[in-house]
Amino acid sequence: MSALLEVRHATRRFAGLIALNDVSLTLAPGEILGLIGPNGAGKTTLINLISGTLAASEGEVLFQGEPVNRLPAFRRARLGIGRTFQIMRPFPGLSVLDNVAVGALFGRGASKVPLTQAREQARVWLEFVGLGNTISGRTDELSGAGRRRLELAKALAMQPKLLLCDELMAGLNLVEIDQIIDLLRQVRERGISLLVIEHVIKAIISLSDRLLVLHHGEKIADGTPASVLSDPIVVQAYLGKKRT
Ligand SMILES: Nc1ncnc2c1ncn2[C@@H]1O[C@H](COP(=O)(O)OP(=O)(O)OP(=O)(O)O)[C@@H](O)[C@H]1O
Repeated sequence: MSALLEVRHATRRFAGLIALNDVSLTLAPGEILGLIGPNGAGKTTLINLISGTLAASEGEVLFQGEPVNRLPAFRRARLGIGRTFQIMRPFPGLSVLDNVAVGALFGRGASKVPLTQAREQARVWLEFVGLGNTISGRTDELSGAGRRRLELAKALAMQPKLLLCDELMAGLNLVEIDQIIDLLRQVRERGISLLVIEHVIKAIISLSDRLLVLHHGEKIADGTPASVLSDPIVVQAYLGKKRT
């Protein structure tokens, strides 16, 4: 089966710093790929290159076999590349419902979605993530875990084929982490492929079909969780210091 996403030899420089160096990957339809590595390894930069938030200095991103390098982020979102952000910025003046409706207005095939329909879709996704009873509330009334779920609902309302998740579980307790894992599994069951950045190693192992490890901007491993976690290079670069 051909890849849903392919990154070919992606490099990103910031002035003198090489944040990402010649990284390639593929992601198959329906797959969950975990992206791990120490702080500053280049994980968010890689997601930014895929979503179009940042341009690659070199290399190519293909989605459904088509190059998307030249497309701005909103065009990539309309093709079906959705994402969550590590630093969440809900729209403070809007209700929880309308924060998610914004996702529906700007997502895949979204140019003609009327507001009433966007709100209806938002309601469905808020129910899905377990925030159905908060829809008329304000986002600053949500708990930390609630804000993560809101971030997930906003991204899902864009009807992505590929969802890029940037540390959705950061700062959550073990019960909340298990709930997010369960939600992400349900997302995959709905036919959405996932690329997930996560520092919580136990969570990413149990969720991912495959793991890709970045270190100093370079890919140092890519394979099944078992093979990657027993790789001496990965143990030395990351797990030896970081395992939780
Ligand atoms: N806009 C930017 N300008 C300059 N340097 C940047 C920029 N964005 C990222 N960097 C640098 O690129 C490197 C990779 O950062 P990135 O955020 O991709 O790492 P990360 O693996 O996501 O880290 P973390 O786990 O801490 O979120 C870091 O050294 C970072 O300081």
